[in-house]
Amino acid sequence: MATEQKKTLDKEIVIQAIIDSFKKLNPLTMIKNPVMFIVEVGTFITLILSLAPGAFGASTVSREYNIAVFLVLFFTVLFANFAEALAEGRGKAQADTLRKTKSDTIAKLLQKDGYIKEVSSTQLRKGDIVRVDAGDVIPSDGEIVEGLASIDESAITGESAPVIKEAGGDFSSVTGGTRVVSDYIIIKVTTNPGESFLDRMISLVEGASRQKTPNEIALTTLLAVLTLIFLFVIITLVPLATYLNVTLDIATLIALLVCLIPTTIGGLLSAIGIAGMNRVTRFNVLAMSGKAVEAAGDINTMILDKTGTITFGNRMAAEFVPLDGILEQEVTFAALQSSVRDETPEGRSIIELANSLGINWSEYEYHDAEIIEFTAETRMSGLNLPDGTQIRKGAVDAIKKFVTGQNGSLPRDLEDKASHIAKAGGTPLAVAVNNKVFGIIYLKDTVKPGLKERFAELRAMGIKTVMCTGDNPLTAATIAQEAGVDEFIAEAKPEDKIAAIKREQAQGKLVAMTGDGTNDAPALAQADVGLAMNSGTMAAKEAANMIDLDSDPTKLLSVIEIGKQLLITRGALTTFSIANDIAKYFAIIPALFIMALPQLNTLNIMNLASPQSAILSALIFNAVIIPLLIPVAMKGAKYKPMSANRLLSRNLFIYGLGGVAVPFVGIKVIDMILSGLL
Ligand SMILES: Nc1ncnc2c1ncn2[C@@H]1O[C@H](COP(=O)(O)OP(=O)(O)OP(=O)(O)O)[C@@H](O)[C@H]1O
Ligand SMILES: [K+]
Ligand SMILES: [Mg+2]
Repeated sequence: MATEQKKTLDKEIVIQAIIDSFKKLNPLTMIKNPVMFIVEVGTFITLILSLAPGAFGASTVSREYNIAVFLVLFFTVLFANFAEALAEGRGKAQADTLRKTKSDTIAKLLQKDGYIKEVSSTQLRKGDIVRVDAGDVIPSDGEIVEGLASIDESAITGESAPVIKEAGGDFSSVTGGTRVVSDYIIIKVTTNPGESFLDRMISLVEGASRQKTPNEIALTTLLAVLTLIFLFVIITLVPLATYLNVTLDIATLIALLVCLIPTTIGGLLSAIGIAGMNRVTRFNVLAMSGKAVEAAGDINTMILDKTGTITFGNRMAAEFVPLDGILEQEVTFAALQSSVRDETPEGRSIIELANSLGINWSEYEYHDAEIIEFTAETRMSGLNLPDGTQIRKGAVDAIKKFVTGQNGSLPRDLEDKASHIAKAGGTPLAVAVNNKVFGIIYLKDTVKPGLKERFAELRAMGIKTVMCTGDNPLTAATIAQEAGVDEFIAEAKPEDKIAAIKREQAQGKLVAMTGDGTNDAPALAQADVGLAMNSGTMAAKEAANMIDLDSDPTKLLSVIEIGKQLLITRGALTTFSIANDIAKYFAIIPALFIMALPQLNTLNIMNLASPQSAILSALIFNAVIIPLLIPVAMKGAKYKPMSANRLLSRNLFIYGLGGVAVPFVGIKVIDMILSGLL
């Protein structure tokens, strides 16, 4: 059933691509591809010659020959257009599926007076507050400001298991077009109509916003220069031929030119780029630019944050550990007090644990307390009571500074008890009341499965992995060991993450960063490849140049492979295209001059039937090689993890040698068929 559906889809894509190949004949479109534009100009001239053979002066060739050259040239252009249209078609089909999820929905807009007004989702603006109940489609991208709900994101991720999203922390962003399955949430709209995540995703997969990468521009320029050189060579042939008393016919000169200019790579170049982007999307990764995908192919260092990227990130309070001389109830109460207004998931898990231990309290008692919100800079949170009591929880070293800053002393067992938790991979949060440390909160998190194997693969490719975390060195060491990263940096503030990236970049390395938190956003922007987890915050997703819809940090490995494959495919087909010329020289040059210079017959090693059939055979080969190589352009050249140098020499060998040999065989076979037919 599924394959049946795919087949009809493929058929539709092919039919559409054929139609688009003709639409792309528009010279204004063609001029963006200088190589194929020259072929189109040649097609036009030979069309005139087919209608009026004497249009540009006396001619020695038959009308049929002119028509044959015209037809082959016309198909050469169509084949190149078809390659590009086919690559675009796959993306368009994906975009259509996405568009279906983008129907207008009714939004429950919360007004200033507290009443709900129903409006169309297209009327929502940045900053609007909306209520979304179970069963409702989320009307716009937003940040949850209140509540917790399970959300079905299958419309964008294809993953059917609902995910939990909640206010505060790193899991607070929601995407328009997804559906709330249980509970309700209040969201603050973060995008205006037309700029949403889904809109961007549609225009990305459709290729509407596709821009040529710097590499592509460089190659296009190189190909254009080569084309100019060959044009010049062909023009200088004319006086030479006159001197030798040979008449070179215009159709033949055009055929020769088209055979020599790099039409194979010129025709397939943009298809290679588009297909590479499509492959990335098929892995459920949204790449904002082709440049990012290409950069991924050359990555040397990968930096990952810990919580939410290497671990699941649902750090939950598991235990309250009192220090010597403190009652368990005392730590529990202080931990609870420090968290009454802490909206982070960590904070709320502390309240839950305290409640489950039967602590009696009322939120009302804290309404005039001063809230100290958690920040990645201070790594602490808590509150100041009206009587001046300061209650804090946070990273152990941060609390130590807080306490010693008020002339407090550090209990002896603090270090031991904290490191016990850290060595188990947990995060210890110390709790202090004024200048006295009461105890430790044990936050538990789990490492995502399967990371070790994939990091080992990265190592085999020569890519270094570095975990960069705000957590303490002991916890970091345990998690780094468990996940199998090469290095780690602990107690990193947001600017330390950027510094780590800049350090690598200063050594000439290309750096990829994966992260999910608001504190990761600057680093994601600094990295050459920034991959944000879809589970993460809007800030992270906006700063990144790629988003993994499955929130799997090792997905970068697949993107790296696709990037490498893209670069290899482009290089391989360029080599092949240029190597092809050798055989064409041997096919065409003797054919041109044989009449005047019989000595050249020794060059006619291909022993082709007649000069005209030799030229047509070379031209036909030049045309059909484009569709024959479409599968390579779409799927990418074979890639095996090995060093870049070995890979390069291997490909030069295969595609260089193949590029020299294949056309000798191909042209000979076409010549035999042609002379048989005529
Ligand atoms: N709600 C909170 N209140 C007080 N301290 C906290 C809170 N949440 C985290 N911390 C402490 O602050 C440290 C830094 O947290 P932050 O979220 O910046 O980094 P992280 O998420 O642990 O690291 P990563 O960069 O790997 O995601 C944590 O390791 C923890 O010790
Ligand atoms: K060519
Ligand atoms: Mg984080």
